[in-house]
Amino acid sequence: MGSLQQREENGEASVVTEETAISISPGSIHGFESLHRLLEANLKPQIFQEVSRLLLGLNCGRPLERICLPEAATSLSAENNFDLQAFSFHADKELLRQQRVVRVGLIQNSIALPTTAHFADQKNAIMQKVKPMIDAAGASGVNIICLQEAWMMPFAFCTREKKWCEFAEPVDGEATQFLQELARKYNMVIVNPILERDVSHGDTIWNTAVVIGNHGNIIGIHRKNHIPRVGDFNESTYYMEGNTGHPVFETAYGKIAINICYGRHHPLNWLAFGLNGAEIVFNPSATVGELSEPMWPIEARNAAIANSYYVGSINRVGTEVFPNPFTSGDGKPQHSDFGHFYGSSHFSAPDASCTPSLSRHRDGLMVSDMDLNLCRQLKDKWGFRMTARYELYADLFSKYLKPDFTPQVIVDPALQKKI
Ligand SMILES: NC(=O)NCCC(=O)O
Repeated sequence: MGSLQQREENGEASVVTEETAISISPGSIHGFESLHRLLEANLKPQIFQEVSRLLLGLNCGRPLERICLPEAATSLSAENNFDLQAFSFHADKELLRQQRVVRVGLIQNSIALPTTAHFADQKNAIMQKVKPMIDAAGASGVNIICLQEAWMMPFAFCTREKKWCEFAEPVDGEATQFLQELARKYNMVIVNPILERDVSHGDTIWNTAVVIGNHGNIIGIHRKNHIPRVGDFNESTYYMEGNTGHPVFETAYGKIAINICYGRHHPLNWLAFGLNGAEIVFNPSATVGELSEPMWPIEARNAAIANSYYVGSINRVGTEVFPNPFTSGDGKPQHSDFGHFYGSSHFSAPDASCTPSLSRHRDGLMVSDMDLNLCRQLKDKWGFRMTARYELYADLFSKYLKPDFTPQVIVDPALQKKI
């Protein structure tokens, strides 16, 4: 019998043994929804406070503030069993500029039906599952929300089977229309990451984020720049490298951009959105524990620091099982699931503070207020833009792109290398 542990279910803590907790909640961390909650339950309060300071940083010199959301939102979370957390990032008061506080949301979800169900039913069931979370965001006065990568389908790209292309839809297709109505209803900007079928260009498929304005209008699209070729992420079988550059969308609530999933491993991709003036960059993702979990809390936070903007990181949850087994090309046995999508959606701020993560195994809505003035305040403080030496890098890139490039390496003469 293992030691007694606190376990949280539907936001409530209960006491169970370590073994039963693990068996009850696959994907949990020893029965806890997140590392933060595990630490909170197991450390003495003053030790937990110090650990939190080191793990999450400080915002304007203080621990990040939790905020209360209206009862309409908390009851939707209880009724529909999704994790709901809310925080506030402050900036210092300025003499000449008003505060620019926006309320931003992130939604993570598992699929709703088995992958063997009719495709139309699968898509419809996911939309119905996500709706109460958007309603809760609407009830909380969220101004901008982003869903996870390809939220309207199972992440079937591991299979290499072409039938899953049927989930692709035009920019103004079913998912967009569904969200346009909610954008109008809640006066909310909605970032809608879909598998896109570009009908006017020979049915080309892209991995696209459609930015829907708060009047339900389509502001524009961004197509994923970097496509993974790692593990079971066989996405290059399905869609092409994006052709939309690094657009920043000026919305009613601030300048936003979208760095879709694997793009987060490319610091220059983050940089480009920053150079175009983004204040919030969303990273809608689909990634599994075995592959990327140690990288997850680091990369987005680093991007927020290096580029003086906020980052909203979103990952789907759950284990998706596919009808036919597939292999990963690594000599390991064939398998029918992708592994565990570990959720853990969170926000990072330019001052190096970040929120705790949403659940590792349940659907969730993360809400945060953020004063966008913090972006310029951090630029003034650290001067990363001013000290960047872009001309040095431009020079290196122009040389690197030429076929006759030779790396600038100065060899220690003592090595006595033979040429
Ligand atoms: N969807 C996607 O790009 N996943 C790649 C895996 C990762 O970047 O962690």
